[in-house]
Amino acid sequence: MSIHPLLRLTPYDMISIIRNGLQKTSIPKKMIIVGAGMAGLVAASLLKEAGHHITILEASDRVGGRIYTLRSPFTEGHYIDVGAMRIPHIHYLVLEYIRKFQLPIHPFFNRTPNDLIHVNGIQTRRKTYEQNPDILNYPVAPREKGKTENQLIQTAVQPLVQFINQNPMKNWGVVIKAFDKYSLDTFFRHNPVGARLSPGAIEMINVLSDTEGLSELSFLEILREYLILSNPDVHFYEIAGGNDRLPRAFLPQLKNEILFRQKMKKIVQHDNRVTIHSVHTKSLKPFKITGDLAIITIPFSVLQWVEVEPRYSFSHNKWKAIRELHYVPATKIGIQFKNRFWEKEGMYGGKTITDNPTRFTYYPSHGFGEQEGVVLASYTWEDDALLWNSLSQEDQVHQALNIMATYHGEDIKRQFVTGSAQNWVQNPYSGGAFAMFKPEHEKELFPYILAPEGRVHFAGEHASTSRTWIQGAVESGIRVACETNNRPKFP
Ligand SMILES: Cc1cc2nc3c(=O)[nH]c(=O)nc-3n(C[C@H](O)[C@H](O)[C@H](O)COP(=O)(O)OP(=O)(O)OC[C@H]3O[C@@H](n4cnc5c(N)ncnc54)[C@H](O)[C@@H]3O)c2cc1C
Ligand SMILES: O=C(O)C(=O)Cc1ccccc1
Repeated sequence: MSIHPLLRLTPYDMISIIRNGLQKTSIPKKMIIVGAGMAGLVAASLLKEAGHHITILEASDRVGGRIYTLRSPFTEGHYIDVGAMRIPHIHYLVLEYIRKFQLPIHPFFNRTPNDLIHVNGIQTRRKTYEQNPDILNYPVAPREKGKTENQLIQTAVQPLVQFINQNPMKNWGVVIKAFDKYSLDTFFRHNPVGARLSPGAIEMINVLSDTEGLSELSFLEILREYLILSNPDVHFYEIAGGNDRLPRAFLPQLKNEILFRQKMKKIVQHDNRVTIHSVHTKSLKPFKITGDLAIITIPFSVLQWVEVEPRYSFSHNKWKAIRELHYVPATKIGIQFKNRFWEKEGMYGGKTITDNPTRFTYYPSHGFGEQEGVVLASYTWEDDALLWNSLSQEDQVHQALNIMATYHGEDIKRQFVTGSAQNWVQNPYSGGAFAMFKPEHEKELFPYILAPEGRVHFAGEHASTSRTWIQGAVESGIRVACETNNRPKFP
């Protein structure tokens, strides 16, 4: 559990806030929350319960944002989570809300011994590969032979992980200071604490861990992800019936506070008040609402379209953070099949890893033994995701089907029912999938991402210590609710 020096709330504080709510406010305020994703919903829920008057402006016609369970064009009962699909068992804040709303969960099988690996023209199963990693023919150095991608990662990061685990509260800050300047690639090549990896080993790790597109990003950012996705001790869940049941669970409490299809266009700070100007996305009718405080939870990528008056009411460093924060492109392609041929190959959940453009294919962790099923045919990041933008929706689905047929056989094409592609860089309300830091961003951007500006506060996965995860959105919603609950109305 990485405890960040800027996050003043302990995990125990945040669990208690979810369970018991905030202290009833002595200074009730009118608050405007922009964005009905998990960060906005958590903040609104806590602040309404604490006695404030809340209005949520949401540009789309649904709650959840980047938790997006796609049910169309699939047949009745079938769906795919084209946004958040897996919840690590260590994401205690998300699981606490799932518990609070009594939502049913089951395991999300992120990896199984039967996972297919299809790289360098070689096809094998993970269990075979782990017995003899050299069968994949990566040009690793002699000292790296016989090691899996995870073992190679361990040789590089183990000294660091041990140091952090000795005293997470204190040592994570030390590691940030010392390693913020490294990208994933420069760390692996010039590692000052652990094994320096050969280009062949770096290629093997990147292809098998799906980080080939992320290697110029901050090493620390990817280390956080490795400690989750490449950690055999971490298991995952999904919500039965679709992960959007989590944001929808807030509706009974908040349905009267949410104004849907209201797209924020301008923030105006004036004489101890703040006004949000929006436009209805269907009628194009302008709307505005004034309050004591505003909480902006939309991604900084799309916040760049929003006017701020007066401009200087945001600091230079806030503007820099809004411009420079990187949003990772991601593409997910779902395909429904008439029969679950992958289960006949012994694949229940889990994935196929390939160096073909589909990269990672995930098989459903629900509906085992049923007739039909929806496969996440492709999940890609960065350049690997942008490549799919060069194709039409229909071609993306059929290209992904063709690639799946190279490792499952041509017959699967006869099993095709329908499919859909979600290119998050084309989403007008996210402008990418999630925020990930580049080298030096912990130091140069993070404090300014979090900092309030006048009467405007900020939340969202980008404004958290668990970026790229629902956990980060929830953490930021709790933090901003604490920041604003007893903030004086004036000055
Ligand atoms: C492809 C993908 C895969 C992911 N996989 C996982 C995973 O497996 N597990 C996991 O835990 N997390 C995953 N995540 C991350 C997780 O979904 C996010 O971290 C989290 O949902 C973000 O919540 P948020 O409230 O910060 O932002 P959002 O959910 O983006 O909410 C912001 C809201 O603001 C609205 N909005 C935007 N602009 C405006 C405007 N101008 N005016 C009004 N409203 C506006 C949007 O419509 C949206 O509803 C994934 C995300 C993506 C995209
Ligand atoms: O689980 C996912 O797919 C996420 O979105 C989190 C993430 C993002 C980028 C790298 C690793 C994990």
